Amino acid sequence: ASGDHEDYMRLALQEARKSPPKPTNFCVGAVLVDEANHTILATGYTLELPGNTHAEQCALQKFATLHDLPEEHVGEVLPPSTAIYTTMEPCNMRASGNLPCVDRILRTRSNGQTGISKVYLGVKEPEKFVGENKGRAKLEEAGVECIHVPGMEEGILKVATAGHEKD
Ligand SMILES: Nc1nc(=O)c(N)c(NC[C@H](O)[C@H](O)[C@H](O)COP(=O)(O)O)[nH]1
Ligand SMILES: [Zn+2]
Repeated sequence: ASGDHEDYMRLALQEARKSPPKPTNFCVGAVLVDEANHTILATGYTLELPGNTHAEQCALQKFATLHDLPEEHVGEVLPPSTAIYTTMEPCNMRASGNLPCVDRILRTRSNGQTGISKVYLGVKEPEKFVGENKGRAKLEEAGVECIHVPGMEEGILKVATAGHEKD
C-alpha cells in the first residue's frame, strides 16, 4: 500500500534530520527494506559513519557489518526483495570523487546476486554540486526500478540544504 512507502520515506527523512549540516553536501536519509517481510534491514544518514559517507552508503555498510562483511560484499547477504528508500536520488557523481551510491547499489547485483531491485526516492538531486544527476536512468538501464514517493519534497529539501547559505 502506498501508505507503507510514505511511512518508510518519513523514516528516511527522520534519519536525514540527524545529519550534521554542511555547505558542501546534502543531508540525506536512507532505509534498507526487505519488502517481502516488511522489515527494516538498516537505516543510514549522511556522515553517520566515519569518513565522507553518504546515507545510502551508511545503510549498506551497517547491514554488511551485521554480517561481518565489508560494504562491497553486502550483495551476498541482501534478501531477494530488497529495496532502498532514500530522501534524495542516489548520487551518480560526487565532487569528492568518492564512489557514487548508484555504483554501490549496482554492485549489490553483481555475480548473479539479486541485490537491491527497487529504489524509492523523495526528490531529484538539485543541480548545485555536480550538474544534472543522471543516476536514475543508469539504475533503470540496469533493471533497478526507481519509484518517486511524492508529497514530502519541501521537507526533504529543507533538511537536505540545512547547511547551505540562505540564498
Ligand atoms: N543521495 C545522496 N546521499 C547523500 O548522503 C549525499 N550527501 C548526497 N549528496 C550529493 C552531492 O552531489 C554530494 O554530496 C556532493 O557532490 C559532494 O560530494 P561528497 O558528498 O563530498 O562526496 N546525495
Ligand atoms: Zn551517494
